[in-house]
Amino acid sequence: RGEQRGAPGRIAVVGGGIGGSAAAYFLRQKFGRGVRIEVLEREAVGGRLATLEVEGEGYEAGGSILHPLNLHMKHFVKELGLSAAPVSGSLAGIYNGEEFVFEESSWYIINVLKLLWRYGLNPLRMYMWVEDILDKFMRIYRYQTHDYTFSSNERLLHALGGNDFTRMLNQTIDEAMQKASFSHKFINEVVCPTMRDYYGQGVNINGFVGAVSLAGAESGLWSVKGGNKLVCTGLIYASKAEVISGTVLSIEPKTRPRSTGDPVNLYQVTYNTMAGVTGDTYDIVVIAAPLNSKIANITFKNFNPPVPEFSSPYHQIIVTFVHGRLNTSFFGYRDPSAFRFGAIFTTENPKLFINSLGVVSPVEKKGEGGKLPTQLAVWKVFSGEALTKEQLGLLFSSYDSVKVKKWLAYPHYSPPEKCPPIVLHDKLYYLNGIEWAASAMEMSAIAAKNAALLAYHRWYGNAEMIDQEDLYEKLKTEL
Ligand SMILES: Cc1cc2nc3c(=O)[nH]c(=O)nc-3n(C[C@H](O)[C@H](O)[C@H](O)COP(=O)(O)OP(=O)(O)OC[C@H]3O[C@@H](n4cnc5c(N)ncnc54)[C@H](O)[C@@H]3O)c2cc1C
Ligand SMILES: CC(C)=CCC/C(C)=C/CC/C(C)=C/CSC[C@H](N)C(=O)O
Repeated sequence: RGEQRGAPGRIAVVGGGIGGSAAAYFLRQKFGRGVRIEVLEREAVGGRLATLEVEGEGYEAGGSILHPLNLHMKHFVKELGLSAAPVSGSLAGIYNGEEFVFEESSWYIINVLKLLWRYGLNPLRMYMWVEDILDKFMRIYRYQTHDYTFSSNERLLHALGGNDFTRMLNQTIDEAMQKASFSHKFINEVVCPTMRDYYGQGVNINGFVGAVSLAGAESGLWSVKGGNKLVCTGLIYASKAEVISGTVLSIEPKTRPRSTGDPVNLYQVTYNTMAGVTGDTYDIVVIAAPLNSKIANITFKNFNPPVPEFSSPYHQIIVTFVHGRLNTSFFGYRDPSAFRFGAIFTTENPKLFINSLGVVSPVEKKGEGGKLPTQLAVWKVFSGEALTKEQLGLLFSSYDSVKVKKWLAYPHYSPPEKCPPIVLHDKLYYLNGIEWAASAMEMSAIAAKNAALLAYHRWYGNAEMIDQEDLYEKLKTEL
């Protein structure tokens, strides 16, 4: 047990996205009512969870879908009195730039036969492969329920899936699936389009984020009625944290004398507000924004040893909402009435200027069933670069409104991957390193709980709760 027993006075959370708002919520749970928690946010609470208005209705422009086993997000929705709505699926087609290599049917049995015919047992084996990974991944909830925490992302992943999980960070999903004897055809025509849709990158992304994408293609997906960002505002409200509108510029360690005479270690956080540059001191700081010069460009002053620089790039994604009619002949269908796909995925082809496109429903009408693709509908197009007028003209036979959102969306994955540290300094924690394993809402929530538990156990010197080996076996016998 350590020397510091009194509760901390003030905690700063930098960033009000799902990571920061969940951190505020879990920090409140752990440290209790006495601590003052401030969330410093430079833009809107929600961060990469945001809606965009098209034709008077809101649509998810950032993080949109959740897995049925994303248990933190499920718990938040229940706790905050929000509603989960199923993501309505449309018929999917996989387009290779010349033709559709796979066309989903509305008949389940036809799909099974088509998949078997083209890919043999690959789809079934993939399902089992992903379930095995998901099973191990689910161990995190048990560890966190028992208050255990990890001081690095690698240790966290190792505690879930041993060397198999850490190895997945060092190889591409292509290599991982080839080693598991999946066919090239299946990887190129089914796995790659999923990666392109979800992470805007092909099968060269790391095996772990690849497996997360494949889990994200399972059934039972859902989203939050009214918009996923409602979870962030709800969590901040529930945590009774104060939101300060400002851009954090720098963080610096300071030692101040206490009234008792002993020195106390604090962090000076300097931020820019509408009223000018100001700042405050905090006992604990949690950074819940990507430390990248193009995103949260924070200077760490006078740290010894210095806080390392994280220069790895984030991947640009452009989300374009188009209210219009699809030009089905672009996809080789001269007769629009024969075109039934409301979700189009693409294989790797340099000629293609889009990653995917699909018909979407407004956040208030989630779960009500989508429009037919040939009707006037709102299409959500994912691409690496902004679409030109000419490209929009190729994709749509007519359209009346276009809304664009540009994101530095998620890490540009390039294995072997090393996740940035969680502990940047004594009581300075960083959540977004986990994104280098996989970027998803639930991953940020897991990182937030892990950081809150870590901050708590390190503050009170509970070393036995941190980085425990063989937790899975230990907790099995604890039942
Ligand atoms: C287009 C898109 C689609 C996605 N789809 C899905 C999906 O379907 N399912 C899923 O699970 N995930 C999805 N994701 C990923 C998911 O949205 C992110 O992993 C998650 O939202 C990250 O949350 P975060 O709180 O960690 O970071 P952010 O949401 O980025 O939050 C960081 C916050 O910090 C603020 N900030 C940054 N710098 C500073 C500073 N210096 N001072 C003060 N504030 C600062 C930012 O304004 C931001 O609000 C998607 C992401 C994108 C972009
Ligand atoms: C963390 C675990 C175990 C599962 C998460 C699975 C999941 C829901 C992954 C989705 C990740 C993601 C970045 C999706 C982006 S785009 C999705 C789609 N094109 C859309 O916008 O609807």
